[in-house]
Amino acid sequence: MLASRLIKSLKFKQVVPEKYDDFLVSAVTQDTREITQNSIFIAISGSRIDGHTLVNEAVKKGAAMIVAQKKVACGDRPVVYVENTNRAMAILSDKFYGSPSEAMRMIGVTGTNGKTTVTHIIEEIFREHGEKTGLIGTMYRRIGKKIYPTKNTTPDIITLQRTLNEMVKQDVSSVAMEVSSIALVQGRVWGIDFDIAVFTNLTRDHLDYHKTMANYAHAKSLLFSQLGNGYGAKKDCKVAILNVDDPVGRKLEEDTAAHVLTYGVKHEAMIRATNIVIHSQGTDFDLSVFGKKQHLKVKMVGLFNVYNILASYAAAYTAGLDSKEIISTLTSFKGVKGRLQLIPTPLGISAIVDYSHTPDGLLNALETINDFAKRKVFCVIGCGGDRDHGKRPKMAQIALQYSDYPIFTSDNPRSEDPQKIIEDMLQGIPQNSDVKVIVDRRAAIEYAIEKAQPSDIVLIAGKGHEDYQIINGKKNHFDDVEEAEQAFKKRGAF
Ligand SMILES: CC(=O)N[C@H]1[C@@H](OP(=O)(O)OP(=O)(O)OC[C@H]2O[C@@H](n3ccc(=O)[nH]c3=O)[C@H](O)[C@@H]2O)O[C@H](CO)[C@@H](O)[C@@H]1O[C@H](C)C(=O)N[C@@H](C)C(=O)N[C@H](CCC(=O)O)C(=O)O
Ligand SMILES: Nc1ncnc2c1ncn2[C@@H]1O[C@H](COP(=O)(O)OP(=O)(O)OP(=O)(O)O)[C@@H](O)[C@H]1O
Ligand SMILES: N[C@H](CCC[C@H](N)C(=O)O)C(=O)O
Ligand SMILES: [Mg+2]
Repeated sequence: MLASRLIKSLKFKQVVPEKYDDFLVSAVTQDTREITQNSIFIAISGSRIDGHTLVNEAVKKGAAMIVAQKKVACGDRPVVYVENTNRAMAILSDKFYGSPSEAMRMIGVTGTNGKTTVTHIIEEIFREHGEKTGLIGTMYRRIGKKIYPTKNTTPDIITLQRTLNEMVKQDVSSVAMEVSSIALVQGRVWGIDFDIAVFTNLTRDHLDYHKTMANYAHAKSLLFSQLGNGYGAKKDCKVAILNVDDPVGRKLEEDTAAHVLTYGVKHEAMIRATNIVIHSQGTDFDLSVFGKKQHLKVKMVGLFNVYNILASYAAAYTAGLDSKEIISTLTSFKGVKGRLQLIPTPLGISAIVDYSHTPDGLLNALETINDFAKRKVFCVIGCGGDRDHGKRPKMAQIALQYSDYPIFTSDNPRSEDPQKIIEDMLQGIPQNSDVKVIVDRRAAIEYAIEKAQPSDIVLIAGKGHEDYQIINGKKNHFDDVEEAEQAFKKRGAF
C-alpha cells in the first residue's frame, strides 16, 4: 500500500514537509528493533522509553516516514504529526492489515480470572464444530493447531492486527481472545471489531497499575463500550455475555447498548447452573438455558469452572451453534494446562499445579480442593515481583486459612528481592503462624512432596503452565509439573 493512501485514514494530521516522495509501505511498527526498509515508524511514549527519542535510529534502520505527536527532527524524512500516536497506530495497523477483525467472528474475553480457560473452551467448541479457529492469550497465539509465542496476554495492536491478518489468510472463521484490563487502557484492542464480549469476574489484581478497583472495573468495561450498539452491524448483532453473580457484571448489564446474555449460579440468569456437585474427577450440574434444563457431567473440576463453562456455552449459543454439539464438547473437555492440572502418583498422593496468582484464584483453587480432599492439603505459594504488592498479604492469609501446611516460596521475583516478597506475604498473617518459608521454589516443592502422606494433596500454585522462573531479571527454565514429577521420583513414586 502507498504511504499517501495509508495515512489518508488519519484525520487532523499535519505532514512535514507536505510534499514527499511516495513509497510502498513495507511495514508499520512502533519498535526500532523491527524496522525494515520503507517502513513507517510510529513514536510511542512508553512507561520506560519515549519512542520520540528513537526517530533517528529508526531512520538509520530504514524507516521512510515517522508518525509523531511531539516535535521531532529526523533529517529529510516526512513526519506525520497527529494528536495521539497510540490512536494513529491502531488506525494505521487496521488499514495496513486490511481490517481483518471484520472478516472473522471475534470473541473477546475479559475479567480477572478465567480468561485463558474460557478462550480455550470456546476455541475447542468451534474447532469441534468444524471451523478453523484462532486463539490469542496468555499462553500463546494459535492458528489452527500451530502455536506462536507471545509476550503479553493481549499483544500490542500491531502484533494483534498482523496475527489476525494471518488468521484470515489461513481461513480462520472464529477467534477467541483474552483481553486484559491493561491492554484495554493502553488501547491495544482499539479498532478491533468484536462480535461477542464475555465478562468473567472482577476481583483484586493489577492494582499496582490501575490503583483503584473502580479504575480496574472501568478498564474492563471498555471492552463492552467497544461493542457499540451493534444493531445492524456486520454478521450477527453484537452480544455482551455477562456473569450476573458479579456486581460488575450486573452494572455492565445496565450500561451496555448491545444485546445481553446473562449467566450465573446464584442469581436468576438466562443460562444458569443449579444442583452443582463437585468431585475429584469432575463436576455434575443442571444446565438451564432459558428455563430448559438438562443434566451435565463435565470433566473440569470446581465451581469456578462451572462459571467458565456457562460463559463458553453462552458464547457458542450466541453464535448459533447447536446446543447438543456444544454440550458434547463441554462434557469431553479435559481442561487447560496448568489449571488444576492433576499429577497422580501410585503413592496415593496427588499434586495439583494451578495458575492461581490472585487472592480470588487461590481461594477458588483451595476451596475446590478442600471440597474433595480426603486428608491434608499442602499449599506451595509465592507472589510475583514487580506486580501488585497488595495481593501478597491477602494470598498469604488465604493459604494459611484454607490449607493445612502452607509453604511460602518464590513465584517470579523478577527484579525484586525474593525474601522481601515473602516478608510482604508474612505481613498478612499473625506472627508465629504455622507456615514454612523456603525461598527456593524447587526446594519448596520437594519439601511438600517429601512430607505428604497417602491421600494428601499438594497444591503448587501461581505458575501453572509457565516453563520459566524470572529471578534477578534472568529467565531460567522452570516447570512446576516437571519439578513435582522429579520430587515424586525422589520419593520412589515412578
Ligand atoms: C507496563 C506495560 O504494560 N508495558 C507494556 C507497554 O510497554 P512500555 O510502555 O513499557 O514500552 P517501553 O518499553 O517504554 O517502550 C516505548 C516504545 O519504545 C519502543 N522501543 C523500545 C525499545 C527499543 O529499543 N526500541 C523501541 O522502538 C517500544 O516498542 C514502544 O513503542 O507496551 C508494550 C507493547 O504493547 C507491552 O509489551 C508492555 O508490556 C509489558 C511487557 C508488561 O509486562 N506488561 C504487563 C503489565 C501487561 O501488560 N500485562 C497484561 C495483563 C496480564 C493478565 O492479566 O493476563 C497483558 O496483557 O499482558
Ligand atoms: N471463573 C473463574 N473464577 C475464579 N477463579 C478462576 C476462574 N477460572 C479460573 N480461575 C482460577 O484462576 C487461575 C487462572 O485461570 P485462567 O488462566 O483461566 O485466568 P486468566 O484470567 O486467563 O488469568 P491471567 O490474567 O493471568 O491471564 C486458575 O488457575 C484458577 O485457579
Ligand atoms: N498475567 C499475570 C500473570 C502472573 C503470573 C505469576 N506467575 C507472576 O509471575 O506474577 C501478570 O502478568 O501479572
Ligand atoms: Mg490468561
